[in-house]
Amino acid sequence: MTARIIDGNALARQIRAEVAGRTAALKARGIQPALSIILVGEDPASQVYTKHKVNDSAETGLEATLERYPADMAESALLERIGVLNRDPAVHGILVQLPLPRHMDASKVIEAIAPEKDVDGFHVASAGALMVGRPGFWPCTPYGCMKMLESIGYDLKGKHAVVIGRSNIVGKPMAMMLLGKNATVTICHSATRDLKAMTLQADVVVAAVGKRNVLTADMVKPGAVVIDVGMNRNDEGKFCGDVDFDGVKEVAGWITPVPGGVGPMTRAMLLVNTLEAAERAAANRADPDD
Ligand SMILES: Nc1nc(=O)c2c([nH]1)NC[C@@H]1CN(c3ccc(C(=O)N[C@@H](CCC(=O)O)C(=O)O)cc3)C=[N+]21
Repeated sequence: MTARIIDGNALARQIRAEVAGRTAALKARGIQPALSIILVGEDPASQVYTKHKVNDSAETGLEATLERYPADMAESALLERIGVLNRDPAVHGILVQLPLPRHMDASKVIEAIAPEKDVDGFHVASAGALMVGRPGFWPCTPYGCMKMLESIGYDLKGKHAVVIGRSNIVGKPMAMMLLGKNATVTICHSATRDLKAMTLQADVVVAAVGKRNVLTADMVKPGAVVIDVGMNRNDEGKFCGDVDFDGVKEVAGWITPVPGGVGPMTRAMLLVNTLEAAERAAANRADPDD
């Protein structure tokens, strides 16, 4: 038996269509949802990614503005610019593309973003809100993974979910979201003694390390759901994930591909968060008699 594929491109397309509908409804009330993307420096991958985000936004009727600054921009100037965007009521979401140049403190920059505009969900206030189950913004990558599980009708209650990787932007928030759906969650990382013993028990595995072949067929319980967050290049320069897809697909029940899996979902959830930011701003400003 080979695993069924969770098609991230198809699901992302569906989500973008929903975003387009809700955006049209906001526009009909005179509100144009708007996202400001800040790119500092010339990193080629970042230039491609930010261009994608602008195009995705345009497709769904969101207004995305890309602001580009030189790599030697002073951190104080960036903080000042974020302050201006924070105070601008026409801007609903602010995204500072990472990585930032080395002379900048990324945490300090991200924490300068108003939490109600933190559509990346990277602010400590957003992390705290997720942890205690309060409204906020969920980081787009783990949020997209949850949507993929939802799309196959998967009930996480009582299931064992193993997350490989403990980053602040994927592993840790992923574990919190799975816990929120009543899964039993194990977080594995570089100091985990017997990774295979952990993953063999898992009903759901999320691989988010950033290294090829972290998960191979011998490590997967038959029928498990495998979500691949990795973004790597193989020896031929081809885009690949953390999971040995060809091997694991023969054991797993469901699997996400790379490319065409979590990546497009990450971008789709950014649109959802931006729209949500605009809807919340509209609700807060609405006349009580409205
Ligand atoms: N503030 C900030 N927020 C981010 O969300 C952020 C960031 N900085 N810095 C860089 C990473 C990377 N990232 C990707 C998202 C989607 C794809 C994606 O859609 N990948 C396609 C392939 C795209 C291609 O072919 O190049 C796929 O997996 O099918 C890739 C990369 C967001 N990031």
